[in-house]
Amino acid sequence: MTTLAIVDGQVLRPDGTVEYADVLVDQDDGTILDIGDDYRSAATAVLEADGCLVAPGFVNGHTHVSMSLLRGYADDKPLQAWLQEDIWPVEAALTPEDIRVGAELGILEFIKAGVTAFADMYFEMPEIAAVVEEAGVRARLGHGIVTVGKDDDAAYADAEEGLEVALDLDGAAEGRISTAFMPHSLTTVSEDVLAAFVPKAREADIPIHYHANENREEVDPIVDEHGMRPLEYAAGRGLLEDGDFLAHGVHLDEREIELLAETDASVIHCPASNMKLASGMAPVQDLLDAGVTVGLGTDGAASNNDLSMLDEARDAAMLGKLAADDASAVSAESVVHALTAGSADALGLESGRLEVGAPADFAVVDLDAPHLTPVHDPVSHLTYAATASDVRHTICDGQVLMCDREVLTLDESAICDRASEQAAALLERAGAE
Ligand SMILES: CSC[C@H]1O[C@@H](n2cnc3c(O)ncnc32)[C@H](O)[C@@H]1O
Ligand SMILES: [Zn+2]
Repeated sequence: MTTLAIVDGQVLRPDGTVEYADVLVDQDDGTILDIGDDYRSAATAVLEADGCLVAPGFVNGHTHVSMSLLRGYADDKPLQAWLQEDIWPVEAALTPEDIRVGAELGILEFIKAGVTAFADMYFEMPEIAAVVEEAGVRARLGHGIVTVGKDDDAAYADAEEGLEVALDLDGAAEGRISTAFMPHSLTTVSEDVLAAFVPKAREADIPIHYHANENREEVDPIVDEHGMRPLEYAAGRGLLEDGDFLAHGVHLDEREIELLAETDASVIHCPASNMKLASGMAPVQDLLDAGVTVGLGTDGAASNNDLSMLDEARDAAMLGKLAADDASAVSAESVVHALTAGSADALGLESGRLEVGAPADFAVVDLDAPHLTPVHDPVSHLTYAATASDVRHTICDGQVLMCDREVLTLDESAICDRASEQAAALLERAGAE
């Protein structure tokens, strides 16, 4: 057996407590063998974690990783104008190569920031899957289906692609890739297409992921057209079941929160995107009080504008307090849970918890820095003070993806050079200024 010991760090346990311990990893099956005293001499390889917090790898519950090529391209607009005037025209010119290079850039940023797993909705999913495989991370992937503006043939073909991609890619990358059926949103995919394809996804036991209740302009048309709230509409179309997860959930009424709790569907909270697009403030504490599983996501880098889950953690705590008008709301502990086990549970992944038998996915955060001194409470630091560059090592499935801030599975400088060129060529091809 090949083993890895992560030694001399403080380990963050699932109950939020922290203890000095070594972690012993079985690199052959990618699980945690033990958490205990002094495994330095017993292991095949050693990773130093003195002065560090050994946390579960962060899980980005909702993103569009290849949108990293559009970072900073279009800012300071609300969702619908941003999508229709800026993003969708450029996305129409995307090539598979653009999507691959964007995924390389985004996943590089993930690894540098301690993210070991993510959920992605986009186009050309086999390109993204290939980068997941090469980079060594985990992902739940789905082709993003949009039917608005398409004739019936094109709409059904898009949904068919969504189903095929989910069936084909499930289990890829030695099991690190799982999939979902991903209609873009309740307003951009027709009722007919949902009626035809949701039962097929259920038959194949594939979970469903979509944007929902993101801003008022997205909620009002459903209320006007169907006379019900969006999540009542979703539940009526079979889109709200255990294992399903929706992005945003900003504008939810009491009945919708109850529906989420009753069905065990989860919400991925994306606070930075919600603030930047002025979409609103999600009722995160109300969701937690109702027992809804809440994870965190960055959304794409074009509405964020980075992919740091530690930034997301801080934003979630800050915005959660404002939304609840209560400084005790959305505590550091609940945010760290959402960042790790909450997102993992929402995505149906077993990671997110440091315990024996769990997947060996870690973010090792260096606490030896002025902005993290003194360390009264590592959970507080993870939520409020640590940043992506404090991540020292990233491990996924027992494999070291980044050691001492050097990414081992991807070529950082080559990817950054290629991404800059690819983004410039994309904008030129799209006729964008
Ligand atoms: C059909 S693939 C995914 C699709 O979603 C777009 N997108 C990016 N961010 C958001 C957001 O916050 N709400 C809704 N849609 C978003 C992305 O540009 C792709 O077109
Ligand atoms: Zn999104």
